[in-house]
Amino acid sequence: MTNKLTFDFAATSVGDLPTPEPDSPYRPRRPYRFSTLCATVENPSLKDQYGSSSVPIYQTATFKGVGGEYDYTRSGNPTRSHLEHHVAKISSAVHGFSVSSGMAALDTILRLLKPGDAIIAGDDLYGGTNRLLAYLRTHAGITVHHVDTTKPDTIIPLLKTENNIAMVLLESPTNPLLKIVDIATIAKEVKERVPAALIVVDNTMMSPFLQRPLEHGADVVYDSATKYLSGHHDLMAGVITCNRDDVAKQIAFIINATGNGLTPFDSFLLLRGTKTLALRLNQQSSTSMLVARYLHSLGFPTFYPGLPDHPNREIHERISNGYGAVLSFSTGSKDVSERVVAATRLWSVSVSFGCVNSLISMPCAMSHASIPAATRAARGLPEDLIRLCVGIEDSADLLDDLERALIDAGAVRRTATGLVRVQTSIGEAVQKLAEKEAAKDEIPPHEKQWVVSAPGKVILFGEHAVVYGIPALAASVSLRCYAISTPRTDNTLGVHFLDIDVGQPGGFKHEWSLSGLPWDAVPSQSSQVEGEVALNHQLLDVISSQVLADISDANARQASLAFLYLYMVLAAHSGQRPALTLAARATLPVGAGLGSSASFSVCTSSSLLLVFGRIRVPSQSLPASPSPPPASSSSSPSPKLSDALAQCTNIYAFLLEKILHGTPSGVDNSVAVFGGGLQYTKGQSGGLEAIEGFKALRFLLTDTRVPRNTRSLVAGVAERLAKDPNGVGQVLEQIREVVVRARHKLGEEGNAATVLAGLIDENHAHLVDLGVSHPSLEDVRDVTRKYGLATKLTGAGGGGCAVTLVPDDFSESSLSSVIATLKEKGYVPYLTEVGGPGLGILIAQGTSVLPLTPPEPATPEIESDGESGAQTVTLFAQKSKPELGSWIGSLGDWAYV
Ligand SMILES: Nc1ncnc2c1ncn2[C@@H]1O[C@H](COP(=O)(O)OP(=O)(O)OP(=O)(O)O)[C@@H](O)[C@H]1O
Ligand SMILES: C[C@@](O)(CCO)CC(=O)[O-]
Repeated sequence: MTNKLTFDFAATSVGDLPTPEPDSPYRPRRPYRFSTLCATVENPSLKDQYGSSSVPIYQTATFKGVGGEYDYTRSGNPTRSHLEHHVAKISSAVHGFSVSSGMAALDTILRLLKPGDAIIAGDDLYGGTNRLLAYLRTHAGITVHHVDTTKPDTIIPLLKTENNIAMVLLESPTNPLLKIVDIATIAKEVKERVPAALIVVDNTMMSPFLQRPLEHGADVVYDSATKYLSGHHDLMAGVITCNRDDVAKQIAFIINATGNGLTPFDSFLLLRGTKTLALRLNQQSSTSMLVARYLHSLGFPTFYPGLPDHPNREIHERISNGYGAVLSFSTGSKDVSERVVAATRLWSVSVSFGCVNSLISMPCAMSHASIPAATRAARGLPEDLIRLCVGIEDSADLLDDLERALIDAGAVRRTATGLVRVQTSIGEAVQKLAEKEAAKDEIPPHEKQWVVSAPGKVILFGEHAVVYGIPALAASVSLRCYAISTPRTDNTLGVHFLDIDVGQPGGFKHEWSLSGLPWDAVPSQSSQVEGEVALNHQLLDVISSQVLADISDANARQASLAFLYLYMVLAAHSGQRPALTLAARATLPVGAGLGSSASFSVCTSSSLLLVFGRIRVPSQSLPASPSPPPASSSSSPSPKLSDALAQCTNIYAFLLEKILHGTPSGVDNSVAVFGGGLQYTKGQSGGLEAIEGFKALRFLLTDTRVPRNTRSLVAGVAERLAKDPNGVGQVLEQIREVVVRARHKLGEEGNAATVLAGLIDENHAHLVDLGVSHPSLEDVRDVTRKYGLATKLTGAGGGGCAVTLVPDDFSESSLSSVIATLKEKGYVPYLTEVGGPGLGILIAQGTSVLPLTPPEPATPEIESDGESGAQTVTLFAQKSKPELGSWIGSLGDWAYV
């Protein structure tokens, strides 16, 4: 069968197709401009027999005869041919194709690949693109590397290390964050290194009117023509354009073979829509600029390439002719954003964009919902982001409607001097500052010293049951883990775990040469966030057997494994292997049921995410804030870290908890990140709920000092459940009831202590039934019961810690005598405050707190380029436990989640 879909344009120059011959050498005609080309549908090789001024619809499946121009509409149809010729003309292309949707266009293009090929794609992609790429990865043996395509430098290392890059998939501006990708530079760099790789561009956001990537080095361009090309949201279509004859031939083959060519009627509608493309998009773009300026002036972080401070704006201006009609902004709160979207009337709530009517949406809940929440968070897509797709309505009406919605939703309020944005989150302001600082800060994050901290936790109700989906009630405690990561220059990774006793002073220290680590065992998929957050057991085994074989202490081994695993995965993603030492130290007892593993996991993951630039905080001083005492404080006035940063850290901390714990529920790491009091339900979206009631209560924690292991205690319960599903299932349900009643009580005003005490006893009895108590814990219960106090085990049990509720009216003298009795018996009681801050990051180191002369020379094992960095690490190791928290708090300005 002959290919009817490809045109032979050799005889005619595309650009001046409808331009009449110059009538005189002295009055030459210039090629027509874009809107003229758009409005003029001419195809000299397909003249209509009746001279119809509108292209007719050839609504037929077959054509009579043999050897004619057309035989079967799947292979070619005159209405479609007219459309394809027209699209090619306005796209500076030799070949044009039209298919049944934008995704069908991408699918057609991706079929050019073979199993074993790899694609480099962006990390801020349309959800549907992401979904199709994920499908090909699992079903077609295609490797996908998601990188930040706004930085051409992230692509080069992959071109060097991977020998199978067959396609680079770009989109500019990206959707929905409107990030700018330098298509021209990337195309040039890729072509120089891997000439066979195809540069493919999704041009939907711009349309050929505003951007023609074939003019900038792209090989294949596609558009979801459902958007601007058609303009009316009354059809689905995709178009593909290219200049290479070999590629065009394959595309024509695929379209014919799969039968996804556009129907005659839709081809007619699309051709009709295309005629007004320039007119519509001109109007839409100019209103978009007004809307973007309006939102920006109110102080909302607004993403639109037309705004003066939009990153890479000059690149956009080099490769395109306008800024388009999609913009996004964030209110700082998901709730507020939801209210804004619900309150608009002229802006319709709808997915998609590009039609004559204005649309509003929340990408995380709509167009990008198919991207897992974890991936969205890791890619920095704010859950509160609102996307606006501007139509052709009167701009004053659109602004008026938006303003009303912002006021109704509480995002702005009227004052005597005009509208003022209501600050929903100072975290967002800090994040904005961070981004600005990071952009102008010439010290890369891996060359900086990072100091972080995270709290331990007490589970008041629901431990163990929480692993099976039952809610647990937990709160942060004032005991914390602290970590300092210090850059070094000797191609070595070091750890210094000061609390892990391996029989030598100063805890456990170890170093590994970076070049000696088993890099071959890191799968290339780990350069994708999905790959990173799924635990790779093979990599764990290789690290354990090849790198950690000489470490016999189990605690040291597990902690080192967690650290090395995350380091290697993040290094694989970034293509960098920065040398550093991580020092960790806690005021928490390790392995006693107070979430030491989770606070260590949060400290380790946040340190490494900071080093690799995956999370960012302001690097210079922020507005002065009194340093919050990190050892305790429930009302810290310090700046807040953003929700996106917290979520991203929590995802990776959970991964490390899996390494340390086996099958954690996620409650411990969530408390360590978010702090405060929480109700946590595993695996549920929205399974994290803040509880205020905790803060009013006082607790006594008692470390029995009986060593135990969370991993084996959790495994023990799983075994019991497998053996006796009904009996153990019933106990779990009884725990659920206790949790529900306790949650109710914690939410109430007034004296809840008596009811809670009863529930504490009840919950402990159920934990005894699960087999996780210990004689030492029963002994602590006996001591406290004599004083009328209720106690239960907390955490995994089997020894470790007990928690005792101390009512407000409990006398100080009785409390002193309970504490004395417990101490006499060899236990370690801690009176703790609950509900303090979660993850903290030192954002600006002060100098005054560092002594002019360090008491000792810097420890040789912990190297640092900066002198003060080495001093900090030395003092970190030397401070006594009681002074550690306040000393570290005084190092400078801290920001907390
Ligand atoms: N300060 C620390 N430094 C290094 N590693 C630590 C530190 N704290 C905890 N860990 C790691 O966490 C492990 C202890 O985890 P485990 O889950 O048994 O105790 P826990 O978290 O205190 O108890 P629970 O999970 O019941 O609250 C240690 O073996 C060690 O690998
Ligand atoms: C025993 C357990 O419920 C609490 C450990 O602190 C395990 C978990 O939830 O991960």
